[in-house]
Amino acid sequence: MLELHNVSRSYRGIPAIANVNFRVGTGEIVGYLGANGSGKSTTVKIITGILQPNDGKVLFEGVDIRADLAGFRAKLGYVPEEAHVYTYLSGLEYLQLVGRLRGMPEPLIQLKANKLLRLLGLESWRHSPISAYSKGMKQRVLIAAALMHDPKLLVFDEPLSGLDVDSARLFKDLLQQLAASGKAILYISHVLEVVEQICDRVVVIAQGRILADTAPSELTRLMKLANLESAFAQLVQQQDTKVLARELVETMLVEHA
Ligand SMILES: Nc1ncnc2c1ncn2[C@@H]1O[C@H](COP(=O)(O)OP(=O)(O)OP(=O)(O)O)[C@@H](O)[C@H]1O
Repeated sequence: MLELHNVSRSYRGIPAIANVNFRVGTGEIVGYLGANGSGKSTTVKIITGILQPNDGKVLFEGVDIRADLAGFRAKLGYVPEEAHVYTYLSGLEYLQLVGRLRGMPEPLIQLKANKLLRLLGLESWRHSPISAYSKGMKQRVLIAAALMHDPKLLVFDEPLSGLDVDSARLFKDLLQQLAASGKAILYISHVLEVVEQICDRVVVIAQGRILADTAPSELTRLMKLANLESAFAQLVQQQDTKVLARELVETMLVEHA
């Protein structure tokens, strides 16, 4: 359904991602895993049409997304990591705005917006401004907004970051249900454990290049290979954090230069 073909992008001549290839099929949950600065956001911006690649292309249902970006976006549900929502709107008003921008009929907007807010535990907050919401509540509004227009492709950027344990469990179940209903799902994260639990396939990116595209069960085996070792060491962050933490405290404690 979604295919990236040799996608590359540089910033001022410095490559951020190079020759990125992967696909997300119907009913599939694909994890896109990489450490900070590995190129995940750059890839997401290209997939959502915010950024143009220097090379390569993104196809959706066989068609270059840039041939009809508005048409593609109508089939895309995107949940960004940061909630840059209009915080003076209430949750309900925000979903109404999203529905109208997507060209949905008004009765359908009212029905879906109210029902999604109720299912996500936001019913009593639906008339309060989003500025009063917690991070997790904002995240849930964004998830509701992405579901409003029944998109075929869903892109979640670090979706669990603001969610508490119960919401995170609900979100994981939701992903499975969405996949079962035929949606293609791309799940961006830097947390190996979560991606392993949820995804059918995991694409690993490090320093802008794809290192692995495999089933989660295969990852453990691949982790023993030399080229993946350092990438995973960064991801699981087991190795040098103690040393680094000690150095940070030591630096903090320095009294004289
Ligand atoms: N606007 C920009 N101008 C210059 N360099 C950039 C820009 N955006 C990203 N980069 C660089 O491109 C590389 C990839 O960055 P990107 O934000 O895609 O990584 P990421 O995996 O999303 O990181 P994070 O997990 O920290 O969000 C990094 O080296 C980053 O410094």
